[in-house]
Amino acid sequence: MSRDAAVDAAVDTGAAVGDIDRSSSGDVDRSPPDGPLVSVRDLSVSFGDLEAVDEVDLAVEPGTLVGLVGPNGAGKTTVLRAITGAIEADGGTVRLDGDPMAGLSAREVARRVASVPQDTGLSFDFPVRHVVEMGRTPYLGRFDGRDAEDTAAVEEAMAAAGVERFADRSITEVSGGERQRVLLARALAQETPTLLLDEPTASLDVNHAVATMELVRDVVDGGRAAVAAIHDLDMAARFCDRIVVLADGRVRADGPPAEVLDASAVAGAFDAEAFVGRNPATGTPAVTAFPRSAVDPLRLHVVGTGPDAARVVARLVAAGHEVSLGVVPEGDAAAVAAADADVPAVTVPPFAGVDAESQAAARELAESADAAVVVGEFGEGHPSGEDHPSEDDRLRIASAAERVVRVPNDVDGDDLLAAVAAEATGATGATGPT
Ligand SMILES: Nc1ncnc2c1ncn2[C@@H]1O[C@H](COP(=O)(O)OP(=O)(O)OP(=O)(O)O)[C@@H](O)[C@H]1O
Repeated sequence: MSRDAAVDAAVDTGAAVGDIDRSSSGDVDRSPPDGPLVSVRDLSVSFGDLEAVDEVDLAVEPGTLVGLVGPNGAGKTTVLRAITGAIEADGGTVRLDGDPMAGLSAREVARRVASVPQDTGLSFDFPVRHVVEMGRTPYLGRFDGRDAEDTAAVEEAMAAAGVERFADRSITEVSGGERQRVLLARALAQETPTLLLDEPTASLDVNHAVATMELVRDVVDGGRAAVAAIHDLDMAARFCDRIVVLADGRVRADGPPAEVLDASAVAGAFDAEAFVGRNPATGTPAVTAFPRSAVDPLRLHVVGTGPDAARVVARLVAAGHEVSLGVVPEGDAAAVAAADADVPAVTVPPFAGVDAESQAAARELAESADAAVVVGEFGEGHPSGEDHPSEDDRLRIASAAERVVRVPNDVDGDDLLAAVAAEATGATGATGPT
């Protein structure tokens, strides 16, 4: 079902709450509901004259982890806070399990969504265990004490978030990252169908950041849903089913990471240049951002191999140039970068040398370019093993272009762009030794 269809289904049909039984004992039967667990329609929130969130639509199905990404001030936290009712919307509707939030009591909302806020605001001298126990509050009657079920939920949540070790310490005496995990434990203890997380890994070391995302992933794979505001785009791509890109309070893109996290979407939302490659370990999109360089786009043919040529390809693509590459051996770092960025490349089998046909193909690409960018220095001392195009081959290919820009292997990104831009205007394009 498309996002719009899902939102429509929830909003227009008043989609079923599902079969989540909320008895006063706090039992939660999590058979999957029919519609989205969260559906936000036309949500607008203003602070004075500032429109922080502008007509945002968002539907979150059971079993789905949605990453909310966008630059500082995009409205991510505001959307999350509107979903919990912590701030009042100026317009639009929020439904939780199909029911308009406006008709739900605070307790009912707290049984449907739990949040892990960015700003912890915990300054009381409570033991960690006590903070986690607060997650059970929505299930307690006025005079009820905690029962075995509450205790089990708290113990389970503390174990899952890895906070048992310091359960008896005061919340004021744990580190920022530990405190973040305590808040995650509190949210897990709340046993809601939906989790909202605002920068859940911001203060965590790499090990705990991955462990936290894996934990959220497990919770979601068990049939719940989560929305997480995340700055780390690679982490978002790795763990989320869907990415929603917010900028200036509006949804700019919504879809699977591989579709949404392309260079132009990232560039548009973050006002930066971006190269989107592939994380070799996870196969998910890996985003590298650069500051905007404001260069006029050119057609460029890169001649070079290895990580240095890969870097040159990435930087030129991110700057908006239309790039081609070759000849390179298949599997070479530059060939991989080119494939990730849909850059046409002439490749030859490793160790095969450059045959006449590939050389002609590369010359054709160079001929159609404004300039050939040759990575690495010609001349004595330049390594040219049998698996690389020889210096003669490289020269022959580059000379098909009207202009040649030579850049050293270790060229700085800004120098590279300056050299390329200078060449395009007819000035000398050589950087470094010639
Ligand atoms: N209580 C408030 N009063 C006034 N303005 C606010 C308030 N809360 C947020 N804003 C403003 O609303 C806009 C959206 O803020 P929000 O915190 O939702 O952004 P964000 O995407 O979460 O940003 P970040 O990535 O920096 O956490 C910002 O311009 C922010 O300054």
